[in-house]
Amino acid sequence: MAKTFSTSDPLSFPILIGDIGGTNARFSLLVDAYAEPREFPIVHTADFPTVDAAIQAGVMDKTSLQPRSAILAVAGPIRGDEIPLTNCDWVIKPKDMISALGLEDVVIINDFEAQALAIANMPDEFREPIAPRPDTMVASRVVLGPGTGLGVAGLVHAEERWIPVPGEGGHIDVGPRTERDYQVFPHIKTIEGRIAAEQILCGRGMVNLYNAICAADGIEAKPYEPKDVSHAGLDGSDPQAVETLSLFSTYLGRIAGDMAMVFMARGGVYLAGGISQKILPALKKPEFRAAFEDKAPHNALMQAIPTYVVTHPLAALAGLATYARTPLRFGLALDGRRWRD
Ligand SMILES: Nc1ncnc2c1ncn2[C@@H]1O[C@H](COP(=O)(O)OP(=O)(O)OP(=O)(O)O)[C@@H](O)[C@H]1O
Repeated sequence: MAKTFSTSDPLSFPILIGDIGGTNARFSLLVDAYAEPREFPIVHTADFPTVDAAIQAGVMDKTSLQPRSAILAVAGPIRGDEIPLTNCDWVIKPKDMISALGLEDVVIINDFEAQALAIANMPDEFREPIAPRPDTMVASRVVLGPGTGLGVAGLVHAEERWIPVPGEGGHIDVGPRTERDYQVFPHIKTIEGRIAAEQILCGRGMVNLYNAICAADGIEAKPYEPKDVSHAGLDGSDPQAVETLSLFSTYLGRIAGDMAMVFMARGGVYLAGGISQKILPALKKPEFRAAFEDKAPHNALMQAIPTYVVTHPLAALAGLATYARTPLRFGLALDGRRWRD
């Protein structure tokens, strides 16, 4: 099993940084605490049998620098010495990685924890405000990311440190509220009888929502992929797709508001994931923010909370780099998630 180490025991440079998703893996190398990370081309996970092979070909063969440690963010639960990935055949085995790649130290964290690390310090150029609000408060934050699934994490600010709180917030129940919701919700595909947020607020969920709207209107749904729904919704060519983006924005706003209340996220709510950037014009319409603020008796509290879409192309890597450079700014529990030679 992985031994217990604390955050106060920093990783040694050079540090290999990786964000490993179901489809793509992105890597960079941090030479020291001051240099900008050196980025490497995106690797398609399907092109390599193992993560070690991908790192060897995608990073090690392209540099003469030998990393001493690695911090990787992965989609999936981190338990034990073998970490299977969601939506990908790779199984990460940190002990094997240490011997195969000549590393001394490997840390594995959750992908949304990395997104949470990223929003601790997101420059204006990498975040697009939705309904701008003054951003003067150093306070807890939340990140939600509709992509292949719906990732959610809090970033609690306590004792002058940032503490990422990953969880399964994408699986909370959602229910109908307006008259239109009551028409559409009976047609939304359930999971074991439940409408979890991820049944609506992700790529597959966007298609579920579109299909439900078509069923409610008594028309045949087109065989859309998620991107087809958002394209037809944004260009206005399909009325049901237009409504899909409107309701998607409303439901995302409701859940973002709920998460902001849970974490008392006066420091802001950030929308990450592949979809938020792609539907930015829809999120800037009134629905998202109206639903976000519509939280009686706390409307005034909600109105003051800034909301952003993260536009950084490699936000998780940026978050990992920030942590690797300045670990003492963060309270990241590494028990069972750090392995050493
Ligand atoms: N223009 C679009 N509109 C809506 N959904 C889209 C669009 N383009 C891609 N998607 C959907 O977004 C999801 C992929 O999301 P994302 O890019 O965040 O991937 P991911 O979960 O981070 O995985 P990975 O890290 O492996 O790329 C898929 O369900 C895809 O169908």
